Amino acid sequence: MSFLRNWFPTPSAVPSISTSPPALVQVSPPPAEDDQDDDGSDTEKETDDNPPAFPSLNSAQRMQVQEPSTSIPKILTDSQLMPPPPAPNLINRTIGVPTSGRGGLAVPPTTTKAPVKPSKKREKVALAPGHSPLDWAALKSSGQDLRGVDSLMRIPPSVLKQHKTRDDAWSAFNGKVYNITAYLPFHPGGEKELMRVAGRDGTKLFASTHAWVNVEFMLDSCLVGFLVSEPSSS
Ligand code: HEM
Repeated sequence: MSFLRNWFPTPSAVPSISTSPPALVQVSPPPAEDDQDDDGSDTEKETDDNPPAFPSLNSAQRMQVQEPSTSIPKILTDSQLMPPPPAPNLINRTIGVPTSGRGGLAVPPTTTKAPVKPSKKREKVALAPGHSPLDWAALKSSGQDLRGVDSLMRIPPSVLKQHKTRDDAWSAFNGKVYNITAYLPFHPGGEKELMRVAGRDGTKLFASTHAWVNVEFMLDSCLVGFLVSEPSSS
């Protein structure tokens, strides 16, 4: 029965309902346990059955009641947690480099030139079926005669000029003259573009269009000779 007594306040602590306003009942912590019974003896003490204090002695509720003004950490919003960064130190800025509206890490205006646009748009030409670069590779190594001549020749510009039609087109690249007739429908840039160099030296135009293309390899089986200067009339 002793444990029941602990749950009820003693008559002296009970306030008189009729006479005075209700007083705050101070819950005192249970007395500290005396560790004298460490030897394991079963001697029962009355205090052993004391219920634990509720709310616990150092609970948040208890703190709130006793010290409402003490700062219990409150949940902050994102903006409260991360205030905006401080304004950049304008003293450290380079004179002449604008900071407003662009941010401090903007590239200096002297290096921000607009890229130079190519003057002419490169046309993508749809090649006819069976005229892919792979098809050309197969044809040129097939052993088929693509030169149209029996042996390599010395070719002056006047002779080169005579081969400038779609059926018979020669062109010179880097001092070598090629019969480009068979290659015309295989050219990724189109027949029309390639015909611009028919009957003449196309080295310059070729280099300005696609210097990375290996013309020597692509047209090796179309070689007809070497470009030479015009023989003297005397
Ligand atoms: C017989 C010599 C030539 C050969 C072997 C040749 C070969 C090629 C090759 C392989 C390409 C594709 C390159 C690539 O996509 O990167 C190409 C594209 C092109 N070629 Fe030629 N070419 C020759 C002469 C010329 C000439 C004289 C012109 C005249 C302007 C020309 C104009 C073009 C153009 C405009 C393209 C672009 C096509 C594209 O972007 O898809 N080519 N040529």
